[in-house]
Amino acid sequence: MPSSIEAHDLIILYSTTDAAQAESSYFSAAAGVLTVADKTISLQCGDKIYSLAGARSNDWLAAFAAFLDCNFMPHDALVLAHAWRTDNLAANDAWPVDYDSFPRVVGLDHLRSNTPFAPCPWQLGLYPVVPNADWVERLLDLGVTTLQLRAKNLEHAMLQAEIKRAVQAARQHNAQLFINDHWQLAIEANAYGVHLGQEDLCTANLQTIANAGLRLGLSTHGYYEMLVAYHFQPSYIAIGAVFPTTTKVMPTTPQGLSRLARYVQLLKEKVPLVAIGGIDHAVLADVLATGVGSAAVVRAVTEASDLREAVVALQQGFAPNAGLGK
Ligand SMILES: Cc1ncc(COP(=O)(O)OP(=O)(O)O)c(N)n1
Ligand SMILES: Cc1nc(C(=O)O)sc1CCOP(=O)(O)O
Ligand SMILES: [Mg+2]
Repeated sequence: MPSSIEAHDLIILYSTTDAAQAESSYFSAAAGVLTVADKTISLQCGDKIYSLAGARSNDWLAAFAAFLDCNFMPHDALVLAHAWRTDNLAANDAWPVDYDSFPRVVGLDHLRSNTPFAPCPWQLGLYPVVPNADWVERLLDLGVTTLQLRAKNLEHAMLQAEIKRAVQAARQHNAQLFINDHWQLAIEANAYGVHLGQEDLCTANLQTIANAGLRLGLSTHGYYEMLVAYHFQPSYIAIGAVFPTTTKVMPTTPQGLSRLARYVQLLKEKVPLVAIGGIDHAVLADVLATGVGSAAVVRAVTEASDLREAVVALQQGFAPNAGLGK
């Protein structure tokens, strides 16, 4: 056992017996405590515990150090280390992208819905995320077919009315409207779908959402969250923030395009994917070049000086050849 612990230390305990004997001060003083057992590895960082199960290579610990060195958060570096196979070194690109080599997140089964979520299209295209029903109506009039109502800080009756109005408008335009956060109101209004964050997964009733026939979109911000999200078999998975954003305070640093491309390689055959965060017309082609089927945008529409022009340009970004030869 170490004699002194620094805030950046990661402590590794082999076997749960070591863990039981470890002083509780380890868990508060160190950046993280990794408990390695035969079939599982748990990482405790502050009050969060990340538990993974599955096969791993003998050199997983060296891989863990290497992925930490690439600036992944410890729980994401641990997922990659778990997925690392020594044989990868023989490949052109050694990066783990084979889903079958990735570990399973332990302890999620009781939250999962037994009924599958209704599917949504693989390519959702342009996906504006907007704060109220007025914005929803404005964008529907411009021909947007996938959008999200992300209304924050409204009291219950107002929120209920906004959701109802937005859902009715979307239905009249045959468009796909997701409601952020408020899954009960979304069910009540019979919305096309619901978008939830990772922290909502413990409180939302996924079975009720699936039984009601609503689609489910889930946010992710790295490998661990992607494994969690995919476990629930949602209708799509959103990956963010690709670039810096001022729309909300993000707890994680931006992913960037190379990480996005690798996330897409991992999941693109499995579930529709949406990129979000700092996306505008200037970067849209680079984002789509990763193979992601959809880009969600806030400021690129809500802060556009000419909304119609901005929407047309973004739509064109998804179908650059549409209309040629007409
Ligand atoms: C398409 C899409 N992706 C991610 C988010 C973020 O959702 P969430 O994590 O629930 O955070 P808030 O939007 O509630 O701040 C999203 N809304 N849409
Ligand atoms: C609402 C939201 N969720 C994100 C995530 O990464 O989960 S990023 C984001 C804001 C995106 O806004 P803009 O397009 O203005 O950068
Ligand atoms: Mg939310």
